Amino acid sequence: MERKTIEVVAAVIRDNDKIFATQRGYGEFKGGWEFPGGKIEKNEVPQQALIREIKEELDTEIEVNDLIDIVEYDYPTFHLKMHCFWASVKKGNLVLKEHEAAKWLTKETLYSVEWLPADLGLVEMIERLMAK
Ligand SMILES: Nc1nc2c([nH]c(=O)n2[C@H]2C[C@H](O)[C@@H](COP(=O)(O)OP(=O)(O)OP(=O)(O)O)O2)c(=O)[nH]1
Ligand SMILES: [Mg+2]
Repeated sequence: MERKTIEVVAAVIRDNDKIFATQRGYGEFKGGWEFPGGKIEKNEVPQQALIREIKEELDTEIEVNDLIDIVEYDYPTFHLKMHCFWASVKKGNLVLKEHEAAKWLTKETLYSVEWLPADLGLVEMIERLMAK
């Protein structure tokens, strides 16, 4: 049987040498670390979806910058297609409305949290990009 594809957007919110990681507060992947974001709704373009999700999850207005990568990953029950963008805070204080915890990570502490399986390749890419 064909796995269903879930199309997601994620924000790698950056402040100079740090990026913002969040820990999932509920559901199948509770406790795992991710980049905030969520499912693209019908009739939304990824950038719009991301602005909406970050407002909902963190009560913060972001600027969506360049696309980093589109991650494709097979979970046992679905296929994930995740559009990952650099982002920066425009307005707001990154309030955790749904997440359990959050951390600002540097290149050195990037692997100090338990990333969701789909994020590992992306995190490696970010590590390389943060070198500059
Ligand atoms: N947001 C986000 N989701 C990720 C990442 N890595 C990863 O495997 N996922 C998976 C977990 C979920 O199955 C799916 C995203 O769903 P989500 O739970 O964030 O979606 P949502 O915010 O719209 O939440 P909901 O309304 O479905 O509860 O993608 C990541 O870095 N960020
Ligand atoms: Mg989400």
